[in-house]
Amino acid sequence: MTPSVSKPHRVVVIGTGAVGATTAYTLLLRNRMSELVFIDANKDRALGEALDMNHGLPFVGGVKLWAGDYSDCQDADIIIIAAGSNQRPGETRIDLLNRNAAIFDDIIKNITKYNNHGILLVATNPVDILSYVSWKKSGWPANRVIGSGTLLDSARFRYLIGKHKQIDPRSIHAHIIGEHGDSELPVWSLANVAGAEIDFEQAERDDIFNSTKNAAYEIINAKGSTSYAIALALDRIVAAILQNEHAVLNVSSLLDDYHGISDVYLGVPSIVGREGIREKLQIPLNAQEEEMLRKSAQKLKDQIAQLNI
Ligand SMILES: NC(=O)C1=CN([C@@H]2O[C@H](COP(=O)(O)OP(=O)(O)OC[C@H]3O[C@@H](n4cnc5c(N)ncnc54)[C@H](O)[C@@H]3O)[C@@H](O)[C@H]2O)C=CC1
Ligand SMILES: CC(=O)C(=O)O
Repeated sequence: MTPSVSKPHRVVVIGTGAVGATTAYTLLLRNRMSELVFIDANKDRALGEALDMNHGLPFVGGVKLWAGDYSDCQDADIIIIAAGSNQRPGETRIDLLNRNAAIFDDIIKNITKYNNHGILLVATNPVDILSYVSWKKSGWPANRVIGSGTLLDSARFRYLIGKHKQIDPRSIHAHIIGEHGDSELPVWSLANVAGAEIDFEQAERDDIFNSTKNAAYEIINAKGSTSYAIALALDRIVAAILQNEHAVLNVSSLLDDYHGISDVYLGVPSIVGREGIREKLQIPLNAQEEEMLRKSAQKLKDQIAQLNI
């Protein structure tokens, strides 16, 4: 499906490395916006990606696309942040925290100099903590500061369940919630196909969840970075916002008494539309899932407490 753009929309991508450039290309192919701007600390990189994609416009059309600067954030509906270091083999996402938090100070200051009405969509890892940092530093309402959260993890989970059951992953309803990282959790109690519980031995469940949780490590060991699935996940969030879908997506947002958890960003099922996050769905969790979610939140809160924000 390639929905057409009904009114001008500008998307800015900050950080045009593997994730940013692949996301931009996905947005372009899906005709999500009328203007697409690239910003990168490495200006040549942003310029090269913009030129390369511009040369494809005769095949897709409909988009004005350029390498710009922060003043181009002025008219942006959505600003995607994919700038910063990615994991080297063996590193966790949390290992990136100090390196990436350091660049967010400038990035958020530069954005808010020109824009105070748009939506910030954060992908840089550790994504939940950097979304919290972006919210704090921007001063924007939390509904307009969103992290990609566990949308990607949930997609991996659905893919793996579908593969085991030989069912199209789009027909699998299953959620990974919590940190986008090692403390995330599978909500097996709600996983279903057409309303029917998915029947698995415990060993199969463990195998599927471990493969989900470790997917990024496996891909990074094999090819150095992940990009295609996160680009599709970010594209999905952009579509939900620009088309005011009010779709339920497992993005990361500020929790306020979610199963008793507050003041931390975590991935949970959320209704996403033109206003950003409309609300979070308080899905029922069993005692074990609730305990895992609390531990995931505490892990991130401990990290946030060490940041000077
Ligand atoms: N949220 C998610 O599910 C996922 C998040 N990621 C994260 O996305 C981030 C980017 O990953 P890759 O694209 O693979 O890295 P990359 O190294 O390919 O690209 C990063 C880009 O950021 C730019 N950059 C660095 N500092 C900057 C600054 N201050 N301002 C503007 N641009 C700056 C670099 O010049 C580079 O072009 C990483 O933190 C990675 O862990 C990656 C995959 C999935
Ligand atoms: C790198 C990363 O966060 C992912 O692919 O899940």
